[in-house]
Formats: sequence, C-alpha cells, structure tokens
Amino acid sequence: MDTNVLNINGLTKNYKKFSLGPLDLQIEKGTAVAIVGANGSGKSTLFRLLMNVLQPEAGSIEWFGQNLLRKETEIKGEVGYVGDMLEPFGHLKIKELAALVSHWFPSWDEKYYSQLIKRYQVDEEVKFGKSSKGTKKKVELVLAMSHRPSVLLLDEPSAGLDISSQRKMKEDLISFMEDGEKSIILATHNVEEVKQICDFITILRDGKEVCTFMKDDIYDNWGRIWVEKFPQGLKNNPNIIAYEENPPQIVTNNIREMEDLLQTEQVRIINMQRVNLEEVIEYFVDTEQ
Ligand SMILES: Nc1ncnc2c1ncn2[C@@H]1O[C@H](COP(=O)(O)OP(=O)(O)OP(=O)(O)O)[C@@H](O)[C@H]1O
Repeated sequence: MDTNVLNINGLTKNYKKFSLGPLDLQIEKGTAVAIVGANGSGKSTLFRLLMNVLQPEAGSIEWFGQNLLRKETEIKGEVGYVGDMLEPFGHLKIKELAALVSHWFPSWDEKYYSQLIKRYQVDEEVKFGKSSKGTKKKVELVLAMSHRPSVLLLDEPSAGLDISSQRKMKEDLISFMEDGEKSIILATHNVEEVKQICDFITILRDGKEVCTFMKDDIYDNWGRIWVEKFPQGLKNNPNIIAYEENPPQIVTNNIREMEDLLQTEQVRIINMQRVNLEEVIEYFVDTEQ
C-alpha cells in the first residue's frame, strides 16, 4: 500500500526569470517535512502548485494517491493551507471570513475554531484586510486547522507572529502530529521551528532539490573532523560532504566510518565535533553543489 501523502513527479514551472524543477518529491504519511531554501528558491511557487493555485508546465502531483487535477475538491478538504490565499477576502470581518470558509469544508469543527480564536487572541470583529501581518497569519492558521485536515501545508506560518503566538503555534503543530496519522509540510526560515517540529528537511536551491535528509541523522552521524593534512585520496569519498583546506577539515555524514578511514590512511585527527543543524542547512542553502 502507498503510504505517501504526496507524490510529486517531474514537476516544472517556468517563469521568465525562474524555473522550478523538474522536481520529484515523496512525503510519507506521519512525517513533518521542512522545505528550506533562500529567498526566491521556489518554496511558495511549489506550495501554490500543490494547491493548484498555479498550474505547472509539466509533471504530476498526487495527494493521498489521487491526482490533484482530478480530485481537487476532495484533496483540498484534507489539506490545511497557510499561504496568503485569503487576501481577496480582506473586506470581510474575521468572523464573516470564518463563516464563509466553514462552508467550504464539511469537516469544519466550530468548537475547535472558537477555542483557537481565543487561544491566539484574535478579535473576530476586525476586517481581515485591516488586520496586522501577524494577525492575518494567525487567522490563516486557525482556519487551516479548524477544518481538521490530515495534512498541514504551511508557507512561513510564523512570519510576523509575536513570541507567545509562535510558541502556541509550535505546541499546536506538535500535538497535531501526535497520533502518527497526520503530516506537515512546512516552508520556513526559522531553524528552531525545523528542530522542534520536523523529521525531514528538503533543501531547495534555485528551484531544484539539493538534498533531503533526516534531522536525527545529523545528530547521530554527521561531524566535523580537523586533520593534520587533507587526504587527497579521499576527495571523492561519498561520505565527505564538504572539506576545507585551511585549516584542513572534513564535514562527514558518517563520523565513525570516516574516523576509521582516516586511521587507515594514517592521517592524524586533531579534533572532532558534532555539526549542528544550522550549519548543515546553511551549507546546503548557500553552497553550489
Ligand atoms: N508571478 C510571477 N511571475 C514571475 N516570477 C515570479 C512570480 N512569482 C514568483 N516569481 C519568481 O519565482 C522565484 C521563486 O519565488 P518564490 O516566491 O517561490 O520563492 P520563495 O522560496 O518562496 O521565497 P521567500 O523565501 O522569499 O518567500 C522568484 O525569483 C520570484 O521572483
């Protein structure tokens, strides 16, 4: 049985000065995946394609094993989306907007909606268009969660949120994942969010997937090793992610194997250290592979 919530194959979108893809991506049910990349790397473009707000030049998108174009309504019922889709409704008060959105979703949970509106301290009498940037994000998040989706597709959900709302959002996303049946796809620039919420990290660079890795794998297996001199024979070793000549050092995704290898090559190890998630993300986001 296919346990993927999302299958993307050969997805391509071309703008005049930017191309996304071709992108292949699979997201497994029960996982939280961070999509990370520099400004303009294509995260929002990807998310809009996933909601069929934008149409691709090529490729296919399957949610829950079903083609997005063929089953759009059913799929959207299962996906809670945060990503600037509500701007056309700026003239409505937040409570009017919620009433409208509630009609789109048969699974709407009014009681949960009321709890969340209180929890995030949103004044429902204010017009959506007149709300602050952070309040708009809170409203989007509340509406996305209130129809009880099985996937949350979140494009920078904490951008502009005050500190207390950021904490509440993290708590709510962690409890959303608790039963093991739900999934989150999260575009963010916030490494703390990635650390606390996500299991996998996919890095986008100039519209292409650079790599996908498991967060825990970084903590368990990755490391930086300072050596007396760089072993030229190991330059193309697949376990070496990066190296610098001055002072000679290696970043590896398999610290134990690399240690053994260096001993065999009789290269003296000066120091070893675990790498942290920030430096790994920064490396992949910024470095031409
Ligand atoms: N409607 C459009 N027409 C032409 N180019 C566009 C359009 N929308 C986005 N782009 C371009 O596509 C590229 C990717 O933009 P996108 O918003 O997907 O990036 P992002 O990774 O979400 O960035 P950020 O982190 O800043 O939110 C950018 O170069 C942007 O200028």
